[in-house]
Amino acid sequence: MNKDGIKAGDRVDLSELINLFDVEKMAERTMSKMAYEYVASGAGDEWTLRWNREALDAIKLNPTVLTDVSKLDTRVTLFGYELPYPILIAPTAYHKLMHPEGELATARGAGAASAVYVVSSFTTTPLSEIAEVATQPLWFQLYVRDDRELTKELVQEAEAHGCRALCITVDTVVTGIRNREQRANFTLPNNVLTPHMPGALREQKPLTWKDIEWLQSFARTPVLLKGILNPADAEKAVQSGVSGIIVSNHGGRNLDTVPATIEALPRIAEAIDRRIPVLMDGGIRRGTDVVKAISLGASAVLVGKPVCFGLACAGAEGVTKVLEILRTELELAMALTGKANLASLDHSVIWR
Ligand SMILES: Cc1cc2nc3c(=O)[nH]c(=O)nc-3n(C[C@H](O)[C@H](O)[C@H](O)COP(=O)(O)O)c2cc1C
Ligand SMILES: O=C(O)C(=O)c1ccccc1
Repeated sequence: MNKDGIKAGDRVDLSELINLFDVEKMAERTMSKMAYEYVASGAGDEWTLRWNREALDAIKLNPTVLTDVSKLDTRVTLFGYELPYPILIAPTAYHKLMHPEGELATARGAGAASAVYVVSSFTTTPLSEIAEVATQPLWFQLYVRDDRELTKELVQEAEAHGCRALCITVDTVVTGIRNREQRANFTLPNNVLTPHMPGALREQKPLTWKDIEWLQSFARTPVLLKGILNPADAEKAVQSGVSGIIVSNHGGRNLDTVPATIEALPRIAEAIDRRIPVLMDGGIRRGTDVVKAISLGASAVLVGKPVCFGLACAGAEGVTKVLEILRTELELAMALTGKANLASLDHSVIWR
């Protein structure tokens, strides 16, 4: 129980949550200090964490009037599967820190909102149990472990449980310096386990392009690389044969002072030149942010922290609420920019 007399898992009044910033504020009241700091904090001096938001805010939109937006279409097809709208749940660790129902609540919330949920390697619930309650596709985020045989088994387990894509995180050779996390004495409670990642995230053994080839030699689902910021790496990704990339700076949590993802996105999109889908995450909080990301070359976006906060506020319903707020805002932003579908979101939507 914290100072407001609200404890983790208590119900909050969902009608008070009007936007994603409200969700964060409410979550801060319901979460333990340690859990809140773990989710909210960034690396180093948190420049990148702030830039993710500031760079999105600084972009102005260029609306077109008198176009027919009576039939809005937000669908996008990724790897043969049609999403009703281009927003996915980013992989985040330790959901039982945020809510006692953990990843089961996240999966239920994603299902109710018709969204793809990318399950973290550091899930605190076994994939088998998540798969049982999921009603929408799951993807799996992979941290490559020192033990390559165990890594292979994990990929095969994820595929056996129906995960439809594999996001290999490539920006976390080590985890970033997180001073707020250190000050809050972050430790995983004894009753919170990570069944697919026994042991802490230790320093990974070298993970190189050779390993990406190796992973693709047995993966039966599309492989995406998560954590690309550099156009030269984007080109290498295409050459390596992967099915997609995620432009990400890990939500500002790893290497501080790398640019905002929305700043990196246009260069990456140019390098990729539509050969494979480019997804993006980092700081997406408003429907207008989604419009900006798609206009600058993303096929879809992912949201991390807001989903954690929604989960902390109200379990599955909180997760659904976060996605529904963002989806509705996206629809309004498209209508008001005069663009009825995602294909018509291009550089002309950005004010220059
Ligand atoms: C609490 C938390 C845990 C995370 N855990 C993982 C993880 O296990 N694997 C991973 O690839 N990314 C992880 N990330 C990064 C997210 O997938 C994503 O890149 C980032 O949160 C997006 O930025 P946003 O939080 O501003 O939406 C985590 C992020 C947060 C906030
Ligand atoms: O916190 C993170 O961003 C992250 O990716 C992670 C997940 C589990 C263990 C350590 C770091």
